[in-house]
Amino acid sequence: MSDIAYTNSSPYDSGEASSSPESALHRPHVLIATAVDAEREAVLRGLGQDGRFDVVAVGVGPAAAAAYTARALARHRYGLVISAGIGGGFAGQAAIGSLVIANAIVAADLGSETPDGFLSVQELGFGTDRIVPDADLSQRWMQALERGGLSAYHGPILTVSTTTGSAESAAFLARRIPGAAAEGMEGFGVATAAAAYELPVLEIRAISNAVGPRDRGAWKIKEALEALEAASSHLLEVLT
Ligand SMILES: O=C(O)c1cccc(C(=O)CC[C@H]2O[C@@H](n3cnc4c(=O)[nH]cnc43)[C@H](O)[C@@H]2O)c1
Repeated sequence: MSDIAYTNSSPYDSGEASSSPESALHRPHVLIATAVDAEREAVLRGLGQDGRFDVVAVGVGPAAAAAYTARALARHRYGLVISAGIGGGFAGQAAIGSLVIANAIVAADLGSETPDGFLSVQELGFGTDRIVPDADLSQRWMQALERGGLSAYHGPILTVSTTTGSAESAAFLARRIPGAAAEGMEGFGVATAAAAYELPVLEIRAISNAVGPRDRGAWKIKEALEALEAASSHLLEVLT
């Protein structure tokens, strides 16, 4: 993980972070959190020169993502937070090279295994296992991607601490979370930090591999990063 790196200086540099839930359109500074630098660079290539976006590599996994997103949110005022990166696609939902925009950001492995099966943190009574992204902005991004001829799906994106590595685990997740479209490792952490600041959140995954038996050599990272770059180039249409 790189340290936080900004594309520009924020007009709110000298201000304190705010927790007031203003509209992203009235206060359009946007924080985009990727896991690693290669994803950050793809997003920056897509955005071009636009001073409204800060793009930060926050590390791999939900804990690092939550901590470093919260650190960025404490330093500047933002109107919108986006979790962006490559991810796994569920069979029959999202093909390699396509894009998924979340309609739910789900902490898929946060809970307890029991002799009778998995209980989510929600079922255990300890909080929520899902955060709902901003529906209007998600829809506008979907429409912009479709106008741009990109293959995009709107569905639940799962956050896991351990990447799914077998057909059985993939099938179990797909059964437990109907419509599960993609899997990543940061979305719920980024979204939890955004929620702490009462900010709207979005998540996008560019599909590099199928969720299932691990075959790292087969990951199409270049194609996924190109799709992430293309998706990022349509963000300006979403905010205006
Ligand atoms: O090796 C590279 O060049 C490279 C470039 C960009 C990204 C990577 C990563 O390994 C990113 C790790 C990141 O990817 C997400 N991810 C991707 N596939 C899955 C999956 O099947 N299940 C869960 N997460 C996945 C995840 O968010 C990782 O943080 C390498």
